[in-house]
Amino acid sequence: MSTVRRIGRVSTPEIKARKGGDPIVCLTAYTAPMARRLDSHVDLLLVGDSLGVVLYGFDNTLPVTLEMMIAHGAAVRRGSERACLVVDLPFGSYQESPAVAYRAAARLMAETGCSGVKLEGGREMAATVAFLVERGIPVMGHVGLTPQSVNALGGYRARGRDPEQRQAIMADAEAIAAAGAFSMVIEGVIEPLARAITERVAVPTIGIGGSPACDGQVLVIDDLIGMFDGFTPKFVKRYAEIGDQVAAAAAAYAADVKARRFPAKEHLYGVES
Ligand SMILES: Nc1nc(=O)c2c([nH]1)NC[C@@H]1CN(c3ccc(C(=O)N[C@@H](CCC(=O)O)C(=O)O)cc3)CN21
Ligand SMILES: CC(C)C(=O)C(=O)O
Ligand SMILES: [Mg+2]
Repeated sequence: MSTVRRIGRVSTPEIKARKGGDPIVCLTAYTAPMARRLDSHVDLLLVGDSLGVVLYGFDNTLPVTLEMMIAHGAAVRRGSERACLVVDLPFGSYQESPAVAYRAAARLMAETGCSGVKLEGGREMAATVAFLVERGIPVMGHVGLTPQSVNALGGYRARGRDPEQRQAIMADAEAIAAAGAFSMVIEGVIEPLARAITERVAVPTIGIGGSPACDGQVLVIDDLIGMFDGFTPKFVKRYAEIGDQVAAAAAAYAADVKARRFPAKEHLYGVES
C-alpha cells in the first residue's frame, strides 16, 4: 500500500485489475456524512437499492425509484473523494431493454457523478451489460440471490443448493463477465459455488453471503453498525451497536428535558455564564 495521498477516485479499471490480488473492501453508503466516514477505509462505495429497506422502511427493494437513487448517489458523491462510486439501477429502470437501461444508467452517471452502475441478473441481462459497456458506462453485475427478483425466488434463501441451480448461477456469472462487466457481486450462494465462480471468471467477485475466496466483500453499512433491525441475514457481522447508542442518547435527552437539566446555561443566549 502506498502512503502517498492519491488524487481522484479509484477507477473501475483499477477495481478490475484487483482480480486475484488484495481483497477489495466495499460497503454501502446512502448519505454524505456516512460516506465521509467510510471513504478512506474502502475501495468502493455502493449506493445500494437496499436503501429502500434500510432508510425508507419498504418491505423490499422493488418500490425504489431512479429519482431516489440519483438523490442518494449525489449525496454520497459529495461526501466522498477517494472510493470508486457505484450506484444500483433500481427495479424497473433497466430490465425492459438495453435502450431503456442505457437511459437510466446515463442519468445515474450524469446526475450523480458515479464511477459506474450495478444491475442484477445473469444471462438474460448479458446483452444489456454489453450495450452499456460498449457505450462507455462501466457495469458491475450481481448474481445469485438477486433481491429485485424476491417475488420470483419466493424469499431470500441462499441459492445453489441443487446442481441445476449451481450450473445456472455459474452460467449467469460467466455471461456477465463475458459481456464486459468490470466486477460482479455474488450474493447469497453456497460457499463452494462462490469460490468456483471466483476461480472461473476473469473479473473480481465481490461476495455478500459468498466466500472468503471472493476477490472482495461487501455489506450493508447499517447492518454492520447495528442501525437496521428488520432482519439479520446469516452473512452479516455486527461491528457496532449504534442503534442502541441512539436510543440511549434519546432516553438521556428526554430525562434531561423533563428534569429541566437541558438546556443549561451554556446553551442559552443572553445569559451570563
Ligand atoms: N439491511 C439489508 N441488508 C441486506 O443485506 C439486504 C437488504 N437490507 N435489503 C435487500 C436485500 C435483502 N437481503 C436479504 C434479506 C434477508 C435475508 C435472510 O434473512 N436470509 C436468511 C435465510 C432466509 C430463509 O432461509 O428463508 C438467513 O438466515 O440468512 C437474506 C438477505 C439482502 N439485502
Ligand atoms: C448489498 C448490495 C450488494 C446491494 O445490492 C445493495 O445494497 O442494494
Ligand atoms: Mg442492490
